[in-house]
Amino acid sequence: MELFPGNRLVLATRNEGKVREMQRLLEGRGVEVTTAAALGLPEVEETGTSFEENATLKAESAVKASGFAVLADDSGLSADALGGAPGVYSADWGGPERDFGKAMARLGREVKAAGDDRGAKFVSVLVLLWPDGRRVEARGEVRGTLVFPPRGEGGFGYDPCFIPEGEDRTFGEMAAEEKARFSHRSRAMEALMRELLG
Ligand SMILES: O=c1[nH]c(=O)c2ncn([C@@H]3O[C@H](COP(=O)(O)OP(=O)(O)OP(=O)(O)O)[C@@H](O)[C@H]3O)c2[nH]1
Ligand SMILES: [Mg+2]
Repeated sequence: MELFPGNRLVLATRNEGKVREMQRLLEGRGVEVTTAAALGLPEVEETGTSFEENATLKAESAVKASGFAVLADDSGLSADALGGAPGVYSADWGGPERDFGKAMARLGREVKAAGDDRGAKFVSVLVLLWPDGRRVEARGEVRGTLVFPPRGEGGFGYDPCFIPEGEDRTFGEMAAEEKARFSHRSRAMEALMRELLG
């Protein structure tokens, strides 16, 4: 039995870093993966106040526009010192030009000004939505420590300032397959597969 109509799955994201990671995590599952950008789907206004709400908005828009099954991710970095900020606003801190060097500098300043607690977590919420309305959702988290200045050129977004628990290198200093061993997105994907396949 086909899991998805036409055996096709649309990744409802405009973030190339997420696309690479999601493609890796779906490899070998016999699914033909395509992206919102490749299909020219409209951009989505992320007006929700939770990862779950925003992932759902992105998934619903892409299902409506494409007619295929869709996988959406909403994610972000939550700093303990900032009561969970930037959280759902993680992308916005990069500004319209998505400058995460600037976003990490702001994060460093604000965390230090708020008492310098370096605890943080990355969160990813995945929503899988079918054209018939069937829906599966999963969340993955990884706790870690913030480092300033950022270290490493790998990954994307805030990766160079985050060391996952039990490690001494940032996500930015890791190869893609190493990051995938700990990452919030991998954990969310594992939970999603458990939900999906039982
Ligand atoms: O260092 C990071 N490693 C990660 O693994 C990661 N996952 C998310 N993020 C940050 O959080 C924002 C999410 O915002 P977001 O979910 O709205 O995504 P986005 O706007 O980039 O793309 P889209 O999926 O909405 O099209 C992103 O822009 C990134 O800055 C990450 N940073
Ligand atoms: Mg976004």
